[in-house]
Amino acid sequence: MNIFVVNSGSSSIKYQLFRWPSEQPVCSGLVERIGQEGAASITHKVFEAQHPAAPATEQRQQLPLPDHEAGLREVVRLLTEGEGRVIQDPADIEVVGHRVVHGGEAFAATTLITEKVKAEIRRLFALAPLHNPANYFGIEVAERLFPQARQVAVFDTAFHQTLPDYAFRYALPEALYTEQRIRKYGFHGTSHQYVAAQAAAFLQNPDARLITIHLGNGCSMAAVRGGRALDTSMGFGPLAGLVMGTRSGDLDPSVLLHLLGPLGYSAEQVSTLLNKESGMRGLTGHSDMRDIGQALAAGDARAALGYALYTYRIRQYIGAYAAVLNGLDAVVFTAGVGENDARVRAQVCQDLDFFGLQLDEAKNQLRQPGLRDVSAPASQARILVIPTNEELEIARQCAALLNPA
Ligand SMILES: Nc1ncnc2c1ncn2[C@@H]1O[C@H](COP(=O)(O)OP(=O)(O)O)[C@@H](O)[C@H]1O
Ligand SMILES: CC(=O)OP(=O)(O)O
Ligand SMILES: [Mg+2]
Repeated sequence: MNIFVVNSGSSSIKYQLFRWPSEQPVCSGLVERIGQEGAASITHKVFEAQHPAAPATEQRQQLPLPDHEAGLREVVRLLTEGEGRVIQDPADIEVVGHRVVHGGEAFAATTLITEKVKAEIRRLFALAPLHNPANYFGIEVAERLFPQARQVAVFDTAFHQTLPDYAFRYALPEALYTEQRIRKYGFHGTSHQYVAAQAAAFLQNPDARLITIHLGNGCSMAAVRGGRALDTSMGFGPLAGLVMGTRSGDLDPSVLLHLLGPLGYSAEQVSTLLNKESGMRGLTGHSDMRDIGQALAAGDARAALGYALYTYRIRQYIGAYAAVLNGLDAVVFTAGVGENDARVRAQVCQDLDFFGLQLDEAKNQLRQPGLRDVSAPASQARILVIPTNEELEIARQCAALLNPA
């Protein structure tokens, strides 16, 4: 079976094609900067069966891509034509797995996409404005490009459905939960689930108490024990918790009232402010951690404050989740920043010996593929760097849905 996984973001599409049941990755790619004139590009990598860890060929091209449909059409062309060709025909793909960020309370598990499921994903646009529309249009385009395939949705929220009520409820009048479903949902669940399973296997402890730290464009943390999420830092939508590329993270609601009242902001302006103009962009002028690292190296004081605030917030949640777990076996860093930014990891882990965490500075600086233990031998809890693979986890969930064991 061929499973094609699509992770549509607000301005990008990540994709991977797997052969099943071998889990062999056939190709993967990234379509970036969709809709930005002159800047859109596609990177397409093809793997060899014998060496699935490193791509045998890599193609990169810049081309005009006005929207997601144009992007996915180009991906289908790369899959079926030219030197990176991996299938004869779009009909060779039997399953398309889609990352869908917000599943609300309706979806606690992976589901086959029907018109009813699509209507629910549309209804949730307002709660995840940067993500659900892109996910939804990705589904519509894939339905047109792969009409024979079964389309499956895997929700970021699903893994967090095990949170106890005292963790997911807000201290608001009950009717806002029972009638309006206002509660914590949590996001990046596919990633937290994947790295938590890898960490538990590495530690040879299925009951490990883990704090998983996903630091990408969006950032979130989860407290996980025995493969179940006990708490997570994002909430009703993907705005709460950690400082992110362009999102504020935790904020006193009085600030919103002040913006909406005396300062005269509209709801839409507040949404744009919190989703697109805040976080590291608001603090430092840059949203990409590589740019902030460069600014810091050049002595930029705003970049230094940005790093301090970003890492301080993570440290606060480590303290909170060590309490939730009543102990700690490992913290796990993952996603673009967590896997690559040694400075962030060092700043997070300094002075956490109270929680049994001690970083090995030299190991932390090494760049190696795969899972890495960067803790000092004396550290009581492990500090792990684990590359996430949301696409593989999505493919596994698709396979489990369609071929239950
Ligand atoms: N070598 C690196 N050093 C520091 N940050 C990096 C590096 N590579 C990628 N990143 C950061 O990772 C982030 C994107 O992570 P990613 O997990 O791809 O996010 P998303 O899936 O939300 O698009 C960006 O802020 C980028 O700057
Ligand atoms: C939910 C979320 O924040 O996703 P991303 O990190 O891909 O923006
Ligand atoms: Mg991501």
